[in-house]
Amino acid sequence: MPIEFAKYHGLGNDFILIDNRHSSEPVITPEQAVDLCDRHFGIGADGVIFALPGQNGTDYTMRIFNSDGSEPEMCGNGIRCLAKFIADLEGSEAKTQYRIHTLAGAISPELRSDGQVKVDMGVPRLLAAEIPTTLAAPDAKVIDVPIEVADKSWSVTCVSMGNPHCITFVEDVAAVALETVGPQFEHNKAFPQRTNTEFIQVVRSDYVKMRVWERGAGVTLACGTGACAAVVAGVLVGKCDRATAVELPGGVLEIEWAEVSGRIYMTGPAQRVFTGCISH
Ligand SMILES: N[C@@H](CCC[C@H](N)C(=O)O)C(=O)O
Repeated sequence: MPIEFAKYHGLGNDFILIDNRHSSEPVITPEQAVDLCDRHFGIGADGVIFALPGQNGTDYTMRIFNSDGSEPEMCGNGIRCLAKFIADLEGSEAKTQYRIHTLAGAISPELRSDGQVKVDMGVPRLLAAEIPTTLAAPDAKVIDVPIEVADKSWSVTCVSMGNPHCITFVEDVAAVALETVGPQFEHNKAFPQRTNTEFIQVVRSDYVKMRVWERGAGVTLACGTGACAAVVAGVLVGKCDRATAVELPGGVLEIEWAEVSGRIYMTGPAQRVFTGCISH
């Protein structure tokens, strides 16, 4: 059966979106997702995202396979793309706000009139057991903790946005050998479920530059959950304001960590690139 898809991106973090509303199981296997994400032999993407029927009173369910076929709990740029994809599918019936079930809980994207998508990303989790990481006792936070990776000592802060993030602050983000260091963080034994790693250069307390090595996808042009985690880490170590702009290779995300509710809000773009049909 041919499968229709649409390609979207959020700041260059690109995804193949599939209308899976008729079934609660993805119509593509993780192995097929690896082939579709291949940039030479496939469509090319950082992941495949499925719009499935809602669960627990939500409008829809989002599932995603990384380009290596693994399944992450959440994807920040992906959920902005999913919100636009759903609105495009629904046409005149489209809402401006959706509640989406994910493996990280219910997440609420809002389609704003200026074209940006603002997402209530929920409350970050900080305990070592929640990341998960062995860098501290299970019920302790991991803030500015040393770790040896690639023959170097790094000071890291760990944050879960549903998916695991390890954040380190550097002098010059352009100088980080991402392709070498990134995989060594991802597969370090301190992270039993592997990790995404964000390298952050503080330009001002309300503006940082970030490069990312993503679990299951490698170097990407942007990572929404990573940008949220980076601002949380920046606040925890006293380097960032609660409202901070994060400049990624693909563009800028506005992040706010609300003081009273503890919730994180991410605002950024999502764009359709093209549509197509997969026929095996
Ligand atoms: N790019 C995403 C994160 C996708 C999932 C990640 N690779 C993981 O395995 O946790 C984002 O924008 O958040």
